[in-house]
Amino acid sequence: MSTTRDLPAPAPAPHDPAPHDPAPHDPAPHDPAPRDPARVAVSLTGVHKTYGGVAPVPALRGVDLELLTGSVTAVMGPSGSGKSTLVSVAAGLDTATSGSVRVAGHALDAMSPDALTRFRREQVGFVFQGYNLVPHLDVASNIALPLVLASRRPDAGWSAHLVDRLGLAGLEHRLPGELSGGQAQRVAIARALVARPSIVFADEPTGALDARTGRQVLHLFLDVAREFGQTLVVVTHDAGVAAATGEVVLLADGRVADRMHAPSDEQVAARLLELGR
Ligand SMILES: Nc1ncnc2c1ncn2[C@@H]1O[C@H](COP(=O)(O)OP(=O)(O)OP(=O)(O)O)[C@@H](O)[C@H]1O
Repeated sequence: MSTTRDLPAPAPAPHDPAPHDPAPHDPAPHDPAPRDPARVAVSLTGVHKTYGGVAPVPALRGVDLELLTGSVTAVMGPSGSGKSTLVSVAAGLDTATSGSVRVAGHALDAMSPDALTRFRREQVGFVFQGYNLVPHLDVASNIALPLVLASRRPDAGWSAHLVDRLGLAGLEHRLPGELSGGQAQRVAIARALVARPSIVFADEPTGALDARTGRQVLHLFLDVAREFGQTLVVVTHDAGVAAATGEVVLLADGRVADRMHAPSDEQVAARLLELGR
């Protein structure tokens, strides 16, 4: 099921129509077939991921997914449906058991471990539920960390803009232990954006925050991503936040069960109920 609703601020980049959406009123003349690879930020083809152990767990069971550059996408689905696994595999933090994963045109499975580490540092940003800030580094140093690790020269103007845009001005010299949860997560967001990665993945980034703060931080995150044309993939359980992304991928049992373009909160919530959230 796909749904369409006018939203006031769609992502600046073109969106990927839902696979079931015939888009009868828009033949997508700018959406050439075959798709222009330069516009595809991440592409998963036939991806399976089975965790080993005494009883193997098939977490992803044939995922095909393409997300365009500049798109802002929510990944939703019932607990255990494979959301975190999908993000880990797409971000190169974990490897697929089979299938192909391409990020910014690069096949992750073809890379050596060292090349993959370098690629992640340069092209991929992460925001996790637990912030993952380095406790003995102040806010400014935490934000600059991806540039330091990639031996890149800090861009003071860009860093200052991020600090300002994320409401962190005045906090630059505080340690993570001196921040509120919402402040800490905004630092983590600035850190994920500072190297201008090809794509940013966020796995339940506000799961550790109270509902109100979490929504504020996530809406700020989405606004900033759109402003910068940043491709963003965010795992969330919040139908309201998902609806604000404009593009929702729904997983069930390790497969893409649906994609919704610009749905309302109610449509997302109803579809999640159907999938057995
Ligand atoms: N390291 C692991 N070893 C074995 N099984 C795992 C591992 N990580 C995840 N799984 C299993 O893989 C499946 C998908 O897990 P995943 O964490 O991707 O789901 P999820 O949709 O993110 O869940 P939630 O919403 O509860 O966080 C689940 O059955 C889970 O138990």
